[in-house]
Amino acid sequence: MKGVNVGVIEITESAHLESIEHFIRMNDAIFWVAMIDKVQLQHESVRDLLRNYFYDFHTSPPDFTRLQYVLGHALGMARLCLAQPPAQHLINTNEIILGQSHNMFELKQQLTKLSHCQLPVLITGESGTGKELVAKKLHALSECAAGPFIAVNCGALPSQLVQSELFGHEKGAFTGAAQRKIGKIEAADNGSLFLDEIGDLPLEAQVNLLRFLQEKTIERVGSHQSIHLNVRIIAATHVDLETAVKEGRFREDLYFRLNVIRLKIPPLRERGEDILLLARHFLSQQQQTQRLNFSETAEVALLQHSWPGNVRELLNRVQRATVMANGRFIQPLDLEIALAKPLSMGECLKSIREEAERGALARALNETQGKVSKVAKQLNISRATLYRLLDKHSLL
Ligand SMILES: Nc1ncnc2c1ncn2[C@@H]1O[C@H](COP(=O)(O)OP(=O)(O)OP(=O)(O)O)[C@@H](O)[C@H]1O
Repeated sequence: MKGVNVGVIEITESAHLESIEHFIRMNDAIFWVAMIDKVQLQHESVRDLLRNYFYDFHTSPPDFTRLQYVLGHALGMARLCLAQPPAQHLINTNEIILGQSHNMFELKQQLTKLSHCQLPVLITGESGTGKELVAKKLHALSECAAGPFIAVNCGALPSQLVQSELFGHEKGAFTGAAQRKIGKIEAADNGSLFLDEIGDLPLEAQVNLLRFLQEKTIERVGSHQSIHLNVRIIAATHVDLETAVKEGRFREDLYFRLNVIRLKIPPLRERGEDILLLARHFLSQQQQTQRLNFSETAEVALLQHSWPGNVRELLNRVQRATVMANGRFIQPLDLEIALAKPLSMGECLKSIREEAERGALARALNETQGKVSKVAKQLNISRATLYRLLDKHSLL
């Protein structure tokens, strides 16, 4: 099998342990077996290195029959690990939206309903919650999936160039316009235009965007020729557009045009155990073999953290932890998250899960005025499971 590797490293008395550790980290797709003198095993640092980085060890002088067995087993394990389905990032994770929480389940159901739909969509949600990911998914599900997906961050457009960036310009339209330029809207013809941070679009450009939404035509800056375009608009905002409308910073007519279908992306802290699902996914993306895992304490810390930066923050912390971790298990410190309160290990993750389960049940009961069939539907569980859970948490 291509890529399956097993190797032997001899750890001599004069070996520089940090260099070995570094070397193995650089070659973590290989299953390493150590060849070592028995005396060396007295050193805690050597034992630590073996525990954390080696599949097995063999004491010298070599017994070749035994060594052959050990290497055979290592090869078997390496094959087993590499026979796993390819890591998600090798497939193309761009449009994979992970999440099994009730909130995400609802969002995915809405997305399915929007397949083949060309209507404008307004995506709301805090920064880093996955708005662009959802926009890409909408594009992939739409009739214009074969066309381009063009993303524009309205907040990052230089104010003098907004019109030209969106609508394009003709040669000589203004000082510095040495060439004709196609704008983002035209570039998205027969595809989707994702207008991120739409609340930051200057009022003048809002007027022109509204005209485009009404008439489906644009005029490049410096030209009076109308160009007919077929572009699906997906806008996103992390600010409250209703307030912006009330304060006169956003045109009401444009707001209604964009807000035909609205999708709300829940913040990570409201997604329960999706946090662990995403964290494990990001961790597996970072390594060729499953060398690292989260310790129990790290998982508790992940669940307790309030995630102001949402999924992007989670991704960054996991990326950092894969570099900082010592040994096989990522600790809260590697994620730069402090445990809110020390918990008794073994029980802690379980109790956090129980607490989350009880909270979800209580919330759903409250929202549905105790209607069992509605609660079961909302939580996507059968009535039998619901009764069992209500009994378990003494909520009957
Ligand atoms: N449900 C999810 N499953 C897998 N990856 C996700 C999910 N949600 C977000 N991500 C990842 O988190 C990162 C941030 O997502 P994205 O850029 O879509 O957020 P955003 O809300 O558009 O951010 P901003 O508000 O800063 O524009 C991306 O790398 C994205 O792939």
